[in-house]
Amino acid sequence: MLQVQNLSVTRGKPILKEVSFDVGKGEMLVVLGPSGSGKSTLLRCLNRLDPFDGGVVRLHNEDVSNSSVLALRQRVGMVFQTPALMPFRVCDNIALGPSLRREVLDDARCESLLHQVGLSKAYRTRQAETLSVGEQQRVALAQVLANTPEVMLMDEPTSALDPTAALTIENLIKRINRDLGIATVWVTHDVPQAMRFDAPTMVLIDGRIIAHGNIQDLMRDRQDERLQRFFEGRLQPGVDADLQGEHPDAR
Ligand SMILES: Nc1ncnc2c1ncn2[C@@H]1O[C@H](COP(=O)(O)OP(=O)(O)OP(=O)(O)O)[C@@H](O)[C@H]1O
Repeated sequence: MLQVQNLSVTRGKPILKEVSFDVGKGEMLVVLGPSGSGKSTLLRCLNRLDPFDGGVVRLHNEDVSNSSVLALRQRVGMVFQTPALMPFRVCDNIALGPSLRREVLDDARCESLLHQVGLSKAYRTRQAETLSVGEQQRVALAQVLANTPEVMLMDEPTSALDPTAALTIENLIKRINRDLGIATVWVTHDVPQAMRFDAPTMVLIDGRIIAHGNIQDLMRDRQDERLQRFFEGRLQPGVDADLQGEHPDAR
């Protein structure tokens, strides 16, 4: 469904280097990497929030560069590290996407979306700014689901939440991914979280995929020194790339 081939991004220096992967319908891919490794940039390229310099992103074999940004963002939704809701009622926030297509989101559909993200219908008329961050993140997810997306991009959506709220969102995403068959790319720097997903995992370090597979297998792989240092919390991004002669500035 989502195919990424040789995606490269340069912002004065290389940020992403020939990143390639596929995510099928209903599949989940975890992108794991340290801070600054290019995870957010990667996600932002997938729905054209950021431009890329090389490579191609295809959705159902169509080059996303050829589709309108509005249509693409309906099909490829994104949830960010911190929810960015408007100071409106919850229902008005959830209705924003459909309203861009001149569609009306009725109360029943809004309540059904709230139910999908584990919020009661009483939340429909709450002011978004009065919600907890965890509740706001659920509303942000309902906002994405209101567009009936084919792909969900999750950019560390639990990083602003306490451990209990984070686990709740993780479980919610697992259920939505499974029940609605929405292809999901979940970005994280958190190894235990990646392990909890038990999904195919791609490790991104200094803009390059250095490993892709089952996380338990990757953790057992003693061949790649940078991978081991990352799993042991000893990796220094940039510095380690320099040592490998791979740092962008060393090229
Ligand atoms: N517009 C830009 N101009 C210059 N450098 C940029 C730009 N956007 C991102 N970068 C750099 O690209 C690298 C990757 O950034 P990115 O935000 O994608 O990493 P990340 O893995 O998501 O990090 P974090 O987990 O800390 O959010 C960083 O070194 C960042 O400073």
